[in-house]
Amino acid sequence: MLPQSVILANSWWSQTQRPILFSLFHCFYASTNLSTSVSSPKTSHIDKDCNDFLPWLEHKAGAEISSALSIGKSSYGKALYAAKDIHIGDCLLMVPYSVQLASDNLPSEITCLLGDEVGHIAKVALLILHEKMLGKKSKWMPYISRLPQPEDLHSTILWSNEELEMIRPSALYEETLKQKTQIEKDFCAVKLAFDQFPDHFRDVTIQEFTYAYGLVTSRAWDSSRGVSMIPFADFLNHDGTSESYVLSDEGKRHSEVIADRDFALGDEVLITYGKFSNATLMLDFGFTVSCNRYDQAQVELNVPQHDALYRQKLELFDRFRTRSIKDVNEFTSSGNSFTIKEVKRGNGKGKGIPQSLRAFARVLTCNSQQELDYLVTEAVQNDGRLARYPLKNKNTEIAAHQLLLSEISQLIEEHNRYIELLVPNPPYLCGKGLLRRRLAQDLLTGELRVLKSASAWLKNYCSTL
Ligand SMILES: C[S@@+](CC[C@H](N)C(=O)[O-])C[C@H]1O[C@@H](n2cnc3c(N)ncnc32)[C@H](O)[C@@H]1O
Repeated sequence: MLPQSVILANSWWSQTQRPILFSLFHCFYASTNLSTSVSSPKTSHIDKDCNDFLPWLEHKAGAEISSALSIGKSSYGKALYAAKDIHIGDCLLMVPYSVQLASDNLPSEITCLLGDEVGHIAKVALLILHEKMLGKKSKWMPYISRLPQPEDLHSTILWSNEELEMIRPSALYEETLKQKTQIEKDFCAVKLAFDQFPDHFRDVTIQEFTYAYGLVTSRAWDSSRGVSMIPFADFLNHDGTSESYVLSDEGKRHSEVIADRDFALGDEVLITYGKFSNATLMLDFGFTVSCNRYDQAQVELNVPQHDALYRQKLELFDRFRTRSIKDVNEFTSSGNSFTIKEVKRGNGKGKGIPQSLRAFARVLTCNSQQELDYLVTEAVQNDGRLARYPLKNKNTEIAAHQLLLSEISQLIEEHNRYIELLVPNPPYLCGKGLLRRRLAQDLLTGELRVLKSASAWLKNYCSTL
C-alpha cells in the first residue's frame, strides 16, 4: 500500500516529511500554474491507446489534471512522461478526490451486506471486480480497462506454492502466507455479496479476487477514505532516489505531485513509493530494487525449553515487554522476532542491530537467578529497559553476542543454500518464471548482505571486548 503524505491547511504534515520539499512547496507552489495547452511529446514511448484517457478523466473531474505529463510505455508497464520541459517545484498533476476510487464508491446495496471485518482493500478490490463485470456500462471503464492484467502482476500473494519455496528463508515467505490467509478470509466474507448479486459478480473465483486485491495493494494510496485508487497518478513508477510523493490536500480535496527535479520533454517522470525493503516491494508491488539500501532481515530468538531458567526468563520478557516498535512501512519488530538493517561500517555503534535484540540475547545467556535479578535491578535504576547495558561479566557479554552470531550464521548459511539453488538461471526459463526467480534472487541477496554486515559487526565487537 502506498503512503500518501497529507497537506493540512497549506502546511505539510507527514511521517516522511522532507525539509527540501517543504521549502520548495512554499517557493514554487504560488507560481505553479497548470496551463491548458497540452503539448504533444516528441517521444516514441507514447501509448496511443491511452490518448483519450486524460481528456476523459478531466471531463469527469470538471478540472484540468495535468498539462505536464502524458501516458506512455516503459519496461515497468505504463508510465508517465514529461509532455514539456518540467522544472523543479512544478505541479505535475492534481487529481480531485471526486475521481478517485474508494470503498465508499461501492453501491450501498452491496456495502450493507459486508460485515465490519471486511477491510478497505477488500472493498476496493470488490469495487474493481464490480466495475469490470459492468463492462462498457461502467462509468469507470476507461480506467478499469487500463489496469494491468493478471499476468502483469508479480506480488508474492500471486505466487504459487512452488514459487514461494524459492524465498523460504526470508520473513517474506511467512508474511505472504499470512496475507494469503487474510485474502481467503476476506473472500469468504464478501461471498455473501457475490451470492446475492450474481449479475454483478459472475462466478468470481479466489484467483480473480486475489488479482483485484493485488491491483489495490500495488496502486492505491492510504487516504482519508481508507484507501484510494488515484487514476493517472497511479501510472507513475517508482524510483528510490526520487523525493516526489503523492500528496493529499484535505482542504482542496485533491491529490497532487510536485516535481523534485527538472525533466526534459520525453523524460520518464518517477516518484517514490516510500523507503521500502525489497520484501515489502515484492509483497505489495511485485518488483525489487537492486542493492536496495532499505533492505532488512528478520532474526528470531527463542528461550530453549531445556533452559533451567525457562519460566523465569519468559516471565521477565513478559514483564519488561516494551510496545512493539513498528518500523515505518515495514514488518514489525515485536516479541522475539527482530528486524535488522545493514550495519554501516565505521561508526562502531552497531547501528542496524537493534538494542532490543542484543538485550534479548543477554537475558538468554544468563545462567543464574542472581544474574537475572541483577538485570532487573539495573533496569529499575536506569530507564526501565532490560539488559540495555553490556553485561558486567565480559565472558557472558561475549557469549551473548556469540549466540547472536551463531543464529545469524545459520541464517547466512540458509540464504546461501537457497541462492545457490537459484543461480544460474536455467536456459529454458523465460517470462513470468524467470522474472519471479530474479525477484527471489534480489530478495535473498539483499537479506544476505544485511546478515553478513551484522555478522561482521558482531565478530568485531566480540574481538574488541
Ligand atoms: C502504481 S503502478 C505504476 C504504473 C504501472 N507501471 C502500470 O503499468 O500501470 C505500480 C506498478 O508499476 C510497476 N513498477 C513501478 N515501479 C517499478 C520499478 N522501479 N521497477 C519495476 N516495476 C515497477 C510494478 O508492476 C508496480 O506494481
